Amino acid sequence: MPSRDRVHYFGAGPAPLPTPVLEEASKVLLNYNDSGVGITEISHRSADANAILAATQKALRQLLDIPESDGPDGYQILFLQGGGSGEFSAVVLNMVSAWVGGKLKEVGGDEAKLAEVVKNQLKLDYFVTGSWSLKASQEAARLVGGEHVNIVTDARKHRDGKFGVIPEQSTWSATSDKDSTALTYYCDNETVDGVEFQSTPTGHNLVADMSSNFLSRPVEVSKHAAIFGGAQKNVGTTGITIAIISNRILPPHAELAKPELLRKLGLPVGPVVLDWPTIAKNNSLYNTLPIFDVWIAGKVMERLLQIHPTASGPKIAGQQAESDKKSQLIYSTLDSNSNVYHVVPDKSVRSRMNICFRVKGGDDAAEKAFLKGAEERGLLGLKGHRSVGGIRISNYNAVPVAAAEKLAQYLQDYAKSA
Ligand SMILES: O=C(O)C(=O)[C@H](O)COP(=O)(O)O
Ligand SMILES: N[C@@H](CCC(=O)O)C(=O)O
Repeated sequence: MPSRDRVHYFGAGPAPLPTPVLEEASKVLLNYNDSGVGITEISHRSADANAILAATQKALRQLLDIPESDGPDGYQILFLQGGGSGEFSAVVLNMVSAWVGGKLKEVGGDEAKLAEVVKNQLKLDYFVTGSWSLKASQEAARLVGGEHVNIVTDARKHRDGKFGVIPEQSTWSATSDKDSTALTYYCDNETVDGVEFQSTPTGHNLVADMSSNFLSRPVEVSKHAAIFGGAQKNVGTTGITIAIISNRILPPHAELAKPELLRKLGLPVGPVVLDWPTIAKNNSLYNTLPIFDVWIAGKVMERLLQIHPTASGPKIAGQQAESDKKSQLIYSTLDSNSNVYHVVPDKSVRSRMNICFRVKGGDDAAEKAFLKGAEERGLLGLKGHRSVGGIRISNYNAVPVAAAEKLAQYLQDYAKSA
């Protein structure tokens, strides 16, 4: 059995974590802070757990420059459960509830008028640029009805029925009335299809799924109503989802619709554990929080702050430079062997995190041989997502530059021998 330092793992999520963090984790699992009690055994309401929570929030604020204030321009950092998919639902439940609460005020509390407004105006805008945003849009339609979901763009329609491009802005069809738009949703990086937004799209009440490129580059936080990401790629262990929520959609700055009103309007009332105002009010401790997962995320973030001591601007910029360097090396190796490799997404939207390509036009035997040869060199986790096949190199933060170099060398050697 190979030891950890003999292999390089490129899995898409769960994904590699920095070895020093895991080494420290193995110690705190047995004995946290010299207390004689392991970290998974302590109460999530203890002073130790609260300190872990606060340190992780602080590190994240520093990395992404997240505005901290109780005013409307501030953002809350929440730790949730239910994964990225849980937030597909939470986004709809919370944003619709905030929108309806706002409209109730506008109609002076007249519920009959409000019912008309909901029926005729409520729209949820979705960019469908890959399989995750597709799933999110389907969840929205399941919860509020397809008549309220507007697809701003469906990238498949611009590329022979397959994902791999982000269509030109001139082709987007956002809801024309921004007052009708309860949310505009996009997935910043599509893991399965290897597509990444190159800049923040425009849209009213912007919500982003950053599960798979969280903490890999600076983010224009203040353009968003909400940002979320499952931890299990760049940030930590599976079990928590991090959400950055604007105070503008939380009490006291927003009055969310009450469950009784939503029921009358035929709109869904979500489970309390997905209710952002409840989680925010309780500083993520409404119910038992897996504090070990928060600890891991905190350590990963503190390490990023240490290894990339950026002098000015967002502290995550150093990590962006490293991600760029690794992904450029791999893409340039693929491009210079285009007789063997074919990168799946369009050049204009290539993901720095998930590099999806085919070997010899998707020839099954060639792709199997490629994977076998990689495994023999200790290069693991390279199989594409089961829904699309092919090869996928996931280039998350904990993949060292040396691993990317070793992989690039293998790409070269395989191409020569193929
Ligand atoms: O974006 C991805 O890639 C993901 O794997 C999803 O965020 C995973 O969603 P969950 O499995 O965490 O619900
Ligand atoms: N995020 C992983 C796994 C997701 C899944 O298969 O459910 C991927 O894109 O490969």
